[in-house]
Amino acid sequence: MELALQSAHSMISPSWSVRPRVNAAAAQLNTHHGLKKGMQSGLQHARHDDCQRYKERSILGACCAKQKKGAQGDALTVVTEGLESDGPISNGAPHQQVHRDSLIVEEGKPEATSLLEIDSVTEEELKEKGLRGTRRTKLVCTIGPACCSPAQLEAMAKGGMNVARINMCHGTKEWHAQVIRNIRNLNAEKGYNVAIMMDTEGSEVHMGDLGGASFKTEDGEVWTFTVRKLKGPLPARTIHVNYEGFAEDVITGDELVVDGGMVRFEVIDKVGPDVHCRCSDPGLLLPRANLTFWRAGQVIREGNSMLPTVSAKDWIDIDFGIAEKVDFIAISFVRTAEVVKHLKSYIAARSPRRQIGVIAKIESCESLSNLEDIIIVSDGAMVGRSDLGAQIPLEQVPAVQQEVVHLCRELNKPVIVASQLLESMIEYPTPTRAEVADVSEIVRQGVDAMMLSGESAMGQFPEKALGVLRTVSLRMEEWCQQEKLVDATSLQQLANTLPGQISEEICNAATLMANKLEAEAIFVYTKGGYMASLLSRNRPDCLIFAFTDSKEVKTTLNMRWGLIPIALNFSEDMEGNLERTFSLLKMRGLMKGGDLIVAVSDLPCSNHSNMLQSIQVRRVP
Ligand SMILES: Nc1ncnc2c1ncn2[C@@H]1O[C@H](COP(=O)(O)OP(=O)(O)OP(=O)(O)O)[C@@H](O)[C@H]1O
Ligand SMILES: CC(=O)C(=O)O
Repeated sequence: MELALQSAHSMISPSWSVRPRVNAAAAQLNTHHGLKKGMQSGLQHARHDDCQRYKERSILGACCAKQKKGAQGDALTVVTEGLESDGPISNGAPHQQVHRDSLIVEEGKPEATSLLEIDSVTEEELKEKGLRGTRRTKLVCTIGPACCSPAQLEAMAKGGMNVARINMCHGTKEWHAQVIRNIRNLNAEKGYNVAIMMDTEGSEVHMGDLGGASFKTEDGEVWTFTVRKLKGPLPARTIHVNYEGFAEDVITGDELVVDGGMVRFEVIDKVGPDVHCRCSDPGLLLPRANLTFWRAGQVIREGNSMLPTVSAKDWIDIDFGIAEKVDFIAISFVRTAEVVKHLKSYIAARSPRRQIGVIAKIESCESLSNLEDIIIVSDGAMVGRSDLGAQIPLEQVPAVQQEVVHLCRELNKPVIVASQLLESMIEYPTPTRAEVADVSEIVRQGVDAMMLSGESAMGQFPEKALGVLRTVSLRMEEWCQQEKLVDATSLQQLANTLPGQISEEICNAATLMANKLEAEAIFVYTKGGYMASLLSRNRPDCLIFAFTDSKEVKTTLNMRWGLIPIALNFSEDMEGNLERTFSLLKMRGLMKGGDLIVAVSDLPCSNHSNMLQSIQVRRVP
């Protein structure tokens, strides 16, 4: 098999690179990161206008807060910044006020609820490990037969599962609905904050279900792959393929790769809808295993292009996800930005009051060609290494992974790295050293989340696998901090409107201040989560406590690196919010007097049409 892999890849001409950057600033940035640049082999295209957002602008120059020392290092400085709108700032220039910390009391305003809702597992971790020792990288677990009962799900939630993924390739709707109910019940009863991500099947070409059986193949055996819809048991060594164009697309000499290389066949003959293939790499054929077709060392890109990205089944599943109020929908085999936009407007029309994040799965050649466009319109991305590894040469997957992770961070989209993280733990209680090195590298790359697939869905040791992700993340994050491996100053400007730029500069400056002052945490008071996401993008040294009055936002922020989402009813009165937050966090044992925090907010101000944006540096009283 090793040999076959090498020969399949030896003829590859284009090396996959996903960056279509062309302008000088982008080139400068990319050089800075040591990333591969430039256009290659017609697989990329340039987008000058998008490069606008990459205007390099050092966040070092963005710090708008001037520090004034208060007595005994207490409240230092408050910088408030109005945005362009009516009144004194209508010329569009940001209006800045620097003044001493003062207590603003709004008379006659009912006291907001003192409830502060934080994921109970994170709360325990904060108490046990402290603000510095709490995990930043989020963990996604695929739910399957090995972890679907309420008790098993609870064990996973306690073990650090931030997002539960249900894969619509497997299981029935009733089964998925029950899993969703179980998770929601646990969240409500035990105070967990586990988000739910539904993953669509997509336009995967796959084998039939083999009647639920699996078959061992031998070297040189001839099998028939057919698009005929046969009734009853299939003849011996005959396999149904779900893609009707299959028999027309392949030619003699093509290679048929099962499950990314677990078994390989060579096409030797075609008779109408039947394709006869000789096994060249024997192995186990599993029900509904995916199929890719290779010619001269490259995947045949037309292989499934006749299949829609979102199939009829996917639309039914998406309706199910909307009805079940899932938090994210991951779309498999995304090829273009258009399909993401279409899905987002479909969801918005059917779920106008509740946002569902659309996660683009990057797992095909087409998704790499249109990568930047796809990520710009999506709410996040997933590097689906399993399918990706069946579509591009395996040795190119790590570089693509790193580029997708980096691009998502630049574009402020959460990114998940998925598949085969701890594959050996499906069977064994301990990972291989190579798997630990892979997971550590993913954490070092600054991914938002890592995902378990078979390890949690049908493995022997789902909790142990999750435990490995948790401990490896913690160790690597600690090391990155010690070694100062996260460079917050290298990110590019995202926004092209003044309000957006101000939010961004405030978050950049807050990160810089928190890092320099070695603050214990950054607080962000946010309605929709945008400023929280900008802070997370900067990967500060300290945790980010994101206070939001929306439970929905609280759950979706759970996918973001370093964010501790907390539901809190806050008011427009920043001072009041801070005072109340300090006392609630102290009461819960999560902060102590003297802790230094940097606070930012983007709260709307009802008496002005503008937002109140501010940075404060405070010591917990
Ligand atoms: N709901 C489920 N019911 C039964 N088995 C499941 C379920 N979800 C996952 N599995 C099992 O766990 C394995 C790994 O899960 P995973 O979601 O990664 O599937 P996959 O088939 O590799 O699909 P994808 O390419 O979308 O990741 C599956 O191949 C399947 O055997
Ligand atoms: C997760 C997934 O779909 C993949 O790795 O292909």
